Amino acid sequence: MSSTRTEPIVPTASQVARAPKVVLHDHLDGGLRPATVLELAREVDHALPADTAESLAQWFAESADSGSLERYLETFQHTVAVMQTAPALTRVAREFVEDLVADGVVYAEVRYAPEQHVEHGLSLDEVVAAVKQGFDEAVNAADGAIVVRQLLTAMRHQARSMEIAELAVAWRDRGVAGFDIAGAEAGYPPTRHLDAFEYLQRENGYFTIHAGEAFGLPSIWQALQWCGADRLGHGVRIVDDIEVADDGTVTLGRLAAYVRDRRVPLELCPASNVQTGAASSIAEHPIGLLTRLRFRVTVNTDNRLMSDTSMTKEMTALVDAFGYTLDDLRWFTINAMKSAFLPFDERLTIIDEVIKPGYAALAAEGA
Ligand SMILES: O=c1[nH]cnc2c1ncn2[C@@H]1O[C@H](CO)[C@@H](O)[C@H]1O
Ligand SMILES: [Zn+2]
Repeated sequence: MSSTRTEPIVPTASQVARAPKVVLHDHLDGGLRPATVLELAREVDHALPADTAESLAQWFAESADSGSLERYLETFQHTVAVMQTAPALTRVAREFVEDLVADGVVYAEVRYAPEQHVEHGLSLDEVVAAVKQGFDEAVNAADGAIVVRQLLTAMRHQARSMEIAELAVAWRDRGVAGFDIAGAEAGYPPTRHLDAFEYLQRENGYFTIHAGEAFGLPSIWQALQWCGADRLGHGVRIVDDIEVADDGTVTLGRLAAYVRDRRVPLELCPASNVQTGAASSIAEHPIGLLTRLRFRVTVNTDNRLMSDTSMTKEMTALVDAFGYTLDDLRWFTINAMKSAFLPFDERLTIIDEVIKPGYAALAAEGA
């Protein structure tokens, strides 16, 4: 797509696995190893719906595959319950990054809601510090193979967004790159948290907003035009503002045109969208149309445990469904890196020194 090469290469599964990948939308409490959930649950006497790693993995994937965002989110009670102490948070964070490295991810922004991890008495600062500890351990062990940042999420049905935004600013030079709101979308518009977003803007902070996932255009419009979001978490429903006529003519509504013209990054999460009913299959996922129209598309996992996915699986599924080439995957990856909440020079370094050479090496292998 962005290349001058003449021979398009449809990558093999092994090439997708080895390709450098960037993930901007990946929830910490949605990516635990099933075996770790079991072990941590035993320590705190939390009852789980299954008692082997395999059956638990299956329970998460099946329960999340519900056609509804609300039911998808119910499964998080079992991961959040075992992430209430500093050692547990550190372990989960460390393993999370180890799994990203094994998946070929070179840059990750990992989000979670600190306010959900204070049930056993941790302070918000202690939560962020414990997660940082785990990330640092895994990043150091990986010896430069990955860069990781935290995004602090506020739950949209709660009322702690201002506090969490302040927490994100307080930690911005210590591994926290930005802010987010998540949770059930219907009934909880982003403008409910306008004070937090306006505060972040005054602080020159960055934020993304879960919008246009379970709910349509009004949510995207509010996230961008009232709240000033830098990126859209999902944003997939922007297709509701795009008309494709029978003869193939495409007409963008004013909001869709704005999103494309302003290069607003879309944090698309195909597997998750199929589970929550935002898309009926990967092949029918709007990522095909949005990519064709050159929106600023990025590919993400959302929740590796609940959605039984990884960056390698997401990209492999896209290659299978749309015939995407190595150049297309490189385009998604560079789009994501350009959209990261990292200083410009650091983004460029990863693009020029890691992503481009990584894809060039794969291309040199041939088809
Ligand atoms: O796709 C999603 N849409 C909205 N909220 C989500 C999604 N995935 C996870 N969470 C919510 O974000 C919290 C913090 O990580 C999770 O506990 C879950 O409730
Ligand atoms: Zn999400």
